[in-house]
Amino acid sequence: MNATTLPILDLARYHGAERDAFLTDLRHAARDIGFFYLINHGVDDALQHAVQREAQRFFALPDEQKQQVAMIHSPHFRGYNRAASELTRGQPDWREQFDIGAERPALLLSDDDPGWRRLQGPNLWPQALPTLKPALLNWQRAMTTMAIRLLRAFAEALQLPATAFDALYGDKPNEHIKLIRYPGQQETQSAQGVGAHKDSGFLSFLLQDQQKGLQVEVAPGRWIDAAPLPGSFVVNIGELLELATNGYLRATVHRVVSPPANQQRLSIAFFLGAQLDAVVPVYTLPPILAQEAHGPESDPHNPLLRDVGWNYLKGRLRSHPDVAERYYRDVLRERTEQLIV
Ligand SMILES: O=C(O)CCC(=O)C(=O)O
Ligand SMILES: [Fe+2]
Repeated sequence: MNATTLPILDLARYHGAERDAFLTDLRHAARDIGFFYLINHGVDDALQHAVQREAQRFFALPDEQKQQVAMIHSPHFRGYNRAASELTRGQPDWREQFDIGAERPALLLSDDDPGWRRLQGPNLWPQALPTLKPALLNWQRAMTTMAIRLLRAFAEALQLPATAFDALYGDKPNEHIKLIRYPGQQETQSAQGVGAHKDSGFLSFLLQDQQKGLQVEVAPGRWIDAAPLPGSFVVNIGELLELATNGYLRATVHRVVSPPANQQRLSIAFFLGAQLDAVVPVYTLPPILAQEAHGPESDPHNPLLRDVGWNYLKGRLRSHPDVAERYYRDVLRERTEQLIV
């Protein structure tokens, strides 16, 4: 891949005379880089700005108020983490973040329920900022609708029925939002905003501010900037689509470099995942595509699990060892080999 910038895809073309050309472009972008800018996505500008404003206000709260919604209070991995508390491949990420999931009640569980059922539950909301909850839940709805539209376009681009992936999310898609603030390098002990990683779900969407920092590995050891493009989302493919397409689509590695001293970067991520009780099959692609699918990449340090709940829980346990230790000690004891390598 010789690209120096990410391709730009226009979602409006999916619904008009250019539909077929759009699907071809989508397939190429997805296959070649696995990362692109999405424009004309239909998510309301005012709603985007409202969410960015709320995120800024959240991070500006005094630490004491952010600690009231700290993730350590949530067995569902929701809430606030200060910078350097999340690890990627064992190294601290210099970003503070607030995680929100689908707003659903916790399940009543018995001892033999699988551990991933503990992931469902309510979010934590800061009392000091009551406008945060409605803005984020509105955005979550809008994002889910748009993301499912794009996922259907992906199915069509692979010459599958548009609804091919619907059964994987059913009426309970995993709707994970992360508000993220990367402080400037005067406050960090390394330039790792977030270390090199793949995302685990179907599709990820990033709403960036004006500060660059996101980088994409387009070939082994070759990184390009995904500089902010106003009005766009940066979209990338997660491991679920890699598994489902037997590696025809790839989850691409990316990272964030911390901003220079005295700058900061705010980004808002939306991850669309499958419902937790789904198992990811390998979809039968038409022969012309199947011959280019060489199986999902296997990383001995991060085995991909077809059971969505276990795969998602694995990621959460690794990223947040303090929450794992508090609420999942039994799971860790029983399944160390599968979940923590
Ligand atoms: O903040 C960003 O631009 C990227 C964040 C990211 O890759 C992640 O949280 O998975
Ligand atoms: Fe990511």
